[in-house]
Amino acid sequence: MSEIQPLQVKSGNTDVTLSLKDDNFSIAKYGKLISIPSRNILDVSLKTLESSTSTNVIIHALVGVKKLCLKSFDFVPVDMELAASWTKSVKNAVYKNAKPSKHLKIFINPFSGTGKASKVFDNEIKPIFDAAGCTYDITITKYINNAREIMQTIDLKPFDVIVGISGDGIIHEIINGLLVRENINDATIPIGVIPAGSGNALNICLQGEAVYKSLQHSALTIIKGVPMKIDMCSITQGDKRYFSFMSQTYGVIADSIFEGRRYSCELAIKIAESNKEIIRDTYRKEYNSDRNSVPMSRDNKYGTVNDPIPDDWTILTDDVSTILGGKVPWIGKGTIPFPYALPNDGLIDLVVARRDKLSRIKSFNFMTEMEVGNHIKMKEIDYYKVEAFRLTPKSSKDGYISIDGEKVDFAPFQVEALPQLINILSIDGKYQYDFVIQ
Ligand SMILES: Nc1ncnc2c1ncn2[C@@H]1O[C@H](COP(=O)(O)OP(=O)(O)OP(=O)(O)O)[C@@H](O)[C@H]1O
Repeated sequence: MSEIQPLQVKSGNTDVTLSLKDDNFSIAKYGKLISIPSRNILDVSLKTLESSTSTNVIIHALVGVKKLCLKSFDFVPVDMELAASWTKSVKNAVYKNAKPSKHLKIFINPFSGTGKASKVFDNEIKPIFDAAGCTYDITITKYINNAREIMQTIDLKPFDVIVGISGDGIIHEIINGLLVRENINDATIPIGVIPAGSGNALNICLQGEAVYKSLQHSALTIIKGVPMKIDMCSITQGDKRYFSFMSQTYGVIADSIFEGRRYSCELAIKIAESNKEIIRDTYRKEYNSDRNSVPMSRDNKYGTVNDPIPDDWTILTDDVSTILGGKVPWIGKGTIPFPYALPNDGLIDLVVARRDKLSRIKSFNFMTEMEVGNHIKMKEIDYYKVEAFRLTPKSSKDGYISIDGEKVDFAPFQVEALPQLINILSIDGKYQYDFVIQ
């Protein structure tokens, strides 16, 4: 791409130079330089302000490092014609990987988190979307599964992104609505996440723990992010079938420590062929999703929980304190059960804490180590990469199974990874693994 020449403008009587070079936008006013990554520029345009009769160069940007703030700048162009073509070129360049002025379908869950999702939108997100020229159609969800129902039938053509201003529950609903649509290709519409729930695990994975609370970073990800393919976990339980994007848990660690509860179960797993080699740090670093594009299919390769367990599966029958399956590194703040989880390697990460190996004291260690992902180094913990697993509780007593953080029936269930079915907007096409395994 040819270099864009700097533009001379004025701020009052002061000369100012605006330039874009090496993905960096700068505003230079003698001696003073404001430097902004081009990704954080939301709009560059030539507009006539209501407060004046002159046509100005207007720039809206998110400025700052850890904390981003919405800032607007306006300047008087020296040469109007030059300014017109310059603003066009700069706008194209700062939106080089993303469509400008997206039209968004937004779901706001009024009951997620502390019930402030609508305020989050009005006060923090709307001004940023408006500055970027985004338009939107908003649904305030009225009941559980409202978002899921809408996503099953809504005409997707007008929309560029489906946005959840909520916790992980609404994202789960959006995904499950999309994946039962007649045309499987509809499910590729990108999904954006604004955290307004209690856990917001997906948002932590997308932003990293360092900035996971920044609503501005999340808004920027929707405006400038790139779609990242993610695998789904197809779940069958009884005659039900649905999809999970995050986690499946059986047994509660706290239960096993404080109440001494035992969870007796049969766990059948289809271990990934490469399992032996992949449990190391380089697995995550070397994985390149572009290399591994697969055709979309929502069919189960391994049938359902009601079929016999396939011959080539490994069966582990044991007393366990906890079994955690998942596709995302974090399942909440300070909880990293799956440090090697990848969005689209076609595999489910599985952590098994066996009761016979794990004393009460070790259970405490397990919880503490999991805060930073170090539990996988404990010899009492087994960490697998699997294509599928089936869990059959042996006790009829009510225990605890949760899918994507929501409690489900205490009954056998089977999970298998279906590769690359959904697109999530991410800032650079991957989860932000801002932790180090010690
Ligand atoms: N209007 C509503 N009334 C009651 N429940 C709703 C409504 N809209 C959505 N829900 C349900 O609320 C549940 C929780 O929503 P959500 O996950 O967004 O928030 P959260 O539980 O606070 O966050 P997280 O899942 O990140 O911890 C979901 O299961 C969703 O189906």
